[in-house]
Amino acid sequence: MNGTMGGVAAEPWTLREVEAAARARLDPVHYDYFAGGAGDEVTVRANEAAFARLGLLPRVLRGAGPADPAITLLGRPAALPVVIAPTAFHRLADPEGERATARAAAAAGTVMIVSMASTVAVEDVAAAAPGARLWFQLYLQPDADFTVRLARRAARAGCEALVVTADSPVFGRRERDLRNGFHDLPGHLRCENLRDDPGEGPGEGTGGERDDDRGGPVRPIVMDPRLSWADLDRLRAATGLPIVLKGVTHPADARLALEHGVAAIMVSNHGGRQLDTVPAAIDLLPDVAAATGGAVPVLLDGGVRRGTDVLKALALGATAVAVGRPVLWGLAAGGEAGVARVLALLRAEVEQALTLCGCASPAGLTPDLVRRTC
Ligand SMILES: Cc1cc2nc3c(=O)[nH]c(=O)nc-3n(C[C@H](O)[C@H](O)[C@H](O)COP(=O)(O)O)c2cc1C
Ligand SMILES: O=C(O)C(=O)c1ccccc1
Repeated sequence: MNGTMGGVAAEPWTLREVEAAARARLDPVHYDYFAGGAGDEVTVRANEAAFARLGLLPRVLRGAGPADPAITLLGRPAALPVVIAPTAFHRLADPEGERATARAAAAAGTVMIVSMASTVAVEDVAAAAPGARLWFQLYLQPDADFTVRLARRAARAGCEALVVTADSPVFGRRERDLRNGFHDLPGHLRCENLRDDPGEGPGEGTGGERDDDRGGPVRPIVMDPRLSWADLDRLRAATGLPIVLKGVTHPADARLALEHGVAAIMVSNHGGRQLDTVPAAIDLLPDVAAATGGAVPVLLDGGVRRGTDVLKALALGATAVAVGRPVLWGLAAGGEAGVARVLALLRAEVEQALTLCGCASPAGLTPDLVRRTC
């Protein structure tokens, strides 16, 4: 992303500017799919607005020295406390799709959570970005054997953890998509992880457009309201990978998650795309953090757009945050370089805010540094 993006603006200096550049380049139907949420989008707006209602109280003269935002996540280092949330369909934003996202994540030293609904097969994402830390997100499928096969496929591809999304017993009602008639991927794109019998090796096309077809029929992603903790237990027993439970909002579910052996919890309302009027993720975090009592790392996503948002979440008990839409905006605005720009802006903002708060590292962030302002 050098100089101009889509001839619209010079190098963006905020995530908001990256979104504007992305919007100028995207098909409006795809922009709406990425930006939109369920119902009246109360939760979409609340996620960002709630961060704005919280203030940071800097401590002074602590002699903390320069800040390093690095953290440890599931036993391994990450260069910053911001990971990439799983989002579907990256090839709607850029022809390289999830490959580009993974390369930017690897270069920034952070984790990418690859969506089950990625438009590049998880093996090809891993191959495109050697050294990337990848976790794999999935929805438990009613065909439990398929779920296990998919989890093993992700493990073989090098994914370190399974992120099980629990907030989707049914697909959210996204009225922008209904109005736009957006139901399916365009003909040249597929959910490449949903093939029952993927061919061996990366599927490189011969024509101008890269063809990711690995062969085999593509299954639909099924969201099933009959799934329960017992299904999570079965997946955990069948795979050696740590399980991150995504979509926890109620503290009682955080306690149950611990009883069911999860390795981490993600506080998330799915970016406001599932149940509308769920409170803002940052407002749900303190009770979930209290319920887990530090037994496992707690991650948070929803509305993180500034380094100061990251600090607020960490101060209130998160080990790391995840960003969803900002990564899609970076991808649409400038491919790999656009995602790199988003991560670099967040990194610089986190470093600056840590230093201004008198903290040398995320470990110095405590709840007393956050004050509700209205
Ligand atoms: C376009 C789009 C697609 C998404 N796809 C998935 C997905 O496949 N799996 C999943 O668990 N969450 C998915 N999410 C939710 C994100 O992981 C995340 O919870 C949310 O985007 C965080 O909010 P933010 O966009 O405000 O950062 C998606 C979100 C968006 C915007
Ligand atoms: O759009 C989403 O939020 C999402 O989670 C999803 C799930 C399955 C397929 C595509 C997207």
